[in-house]
Amino acid sequence: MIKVGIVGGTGYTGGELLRILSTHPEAEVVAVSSRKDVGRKIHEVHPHLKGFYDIEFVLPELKNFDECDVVFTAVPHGEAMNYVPQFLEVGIKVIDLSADYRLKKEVYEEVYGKKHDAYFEAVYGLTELHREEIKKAKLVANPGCYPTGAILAAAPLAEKELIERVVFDSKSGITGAGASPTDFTHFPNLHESIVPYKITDHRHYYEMLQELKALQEDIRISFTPQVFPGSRGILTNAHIFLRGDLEEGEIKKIYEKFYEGCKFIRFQESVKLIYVRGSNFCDISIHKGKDRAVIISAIDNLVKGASGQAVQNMNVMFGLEEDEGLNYPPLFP
Ligand SMILES: NC(=O)C1=CN([C@@H]2O[C@H](COP(=O)(O)OP(=O)(O)OC[C@H]3O[C@@H](n4cnc5c(N)ncnc54)[C@H](OP(=O)(O)O)[C@@H]3O)[C@@H](O)[C@H]2O)C=CC1
Ligand SMILES: CC(=O)N[C@@H](CCC(=O)OP(=O)(O)O)C(=O)O
Repeated sequence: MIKVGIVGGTGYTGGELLRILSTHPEAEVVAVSSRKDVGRKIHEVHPHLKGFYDIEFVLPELKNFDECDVVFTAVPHGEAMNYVPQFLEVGIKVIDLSADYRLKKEVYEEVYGKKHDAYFEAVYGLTELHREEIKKAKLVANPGCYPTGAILAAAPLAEKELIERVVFDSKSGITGAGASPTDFTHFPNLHESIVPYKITDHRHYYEMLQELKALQEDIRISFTPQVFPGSRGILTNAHIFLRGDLEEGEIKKIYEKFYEGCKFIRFQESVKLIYVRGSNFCDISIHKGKDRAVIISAIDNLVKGASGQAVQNMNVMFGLEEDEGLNYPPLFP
């Protein structure tokens, strides 16, 4: 049994880790932290998990996690780096769900305009692209939700260096913004609307660029995020302006080959968020028009875009089947 700890267990991704791990045959959650809910039982914060856990939230202190084999850090950006090094230093593997370790040090410092004093080299945890490195990793930087859907939509064509330019137009459910309410997430501000934000400069741009440049050095990308008034899901339309003239059938073959054996990539004629809800799948549909290819990806931001992919990475790190504890169909409708 893998002994698991979660720092930040009261948030959306922490709750989703608890939900997924509650039925994982090879993992046992032994420590979960909260500062404001310390001493409360898991189900007092997450009533949907009543009957699945009998432990209480503990403070995020190393001594409370010392029996863990792996710790998931599911805390805000800039906070994870206060915890990650102490676990690594005592030999506990870490899967960090925040953005603190996703970018290379120099890129991080340029993007955030500050030094990263707690830097450790991490493997970028997009499992389909980095499976072999993840097997040996001590620290996995779990990808952001938008980059997961976007990179998966463009990687096969990037690897063949066939992309002139790609424009990612993405729409996210509001759980992507975390559990604390804000003006942005307030019901009347979002209801019956779709809201673009950080239209030309979202921090996820740099994550997408770093990963796609590793496949195609001269790739050019653009990204615009939007939120819709639903709770889960990210739909990404990747408008890909191609080098050369490719038929739709040829593009499909490239994708099928690239993702051969990948249990969580499914090709569909057309994708809908409702077909991946609650699951670790990334559904992809492929369309070729006169001027461009449009590759559409759909994920559940809390599962493949966060906690499900984190568990997928844990499975790979510990030599388990990649879909252990994740092999269930989406919730429909
Ligand atoms: N929501 C999503 O779709 C996705 C989120 N992520 C990333 O995952 C991380 C967690 O996100 P999410 O679950 O949405 O966030 P939430 O805001 O919902 O939850 C944050 C959690 O962290 C704890 N926490 C907050 N500050 C600290 C601190 N300084 N030290 C220790 N614990 C702290 C909170 O509990 P308490 O204050 O009681 O300690 C809470 O349990 C973020 O970095 C986010 O960017 C990644 C992919 C997708
Ligand atoms: C809707 C919404 O607000 N989304 C978040 C992204 C959440 C996410 O997964 O990304 P990180 O892990 O990098 O935080 C945002 O735009 O900042």
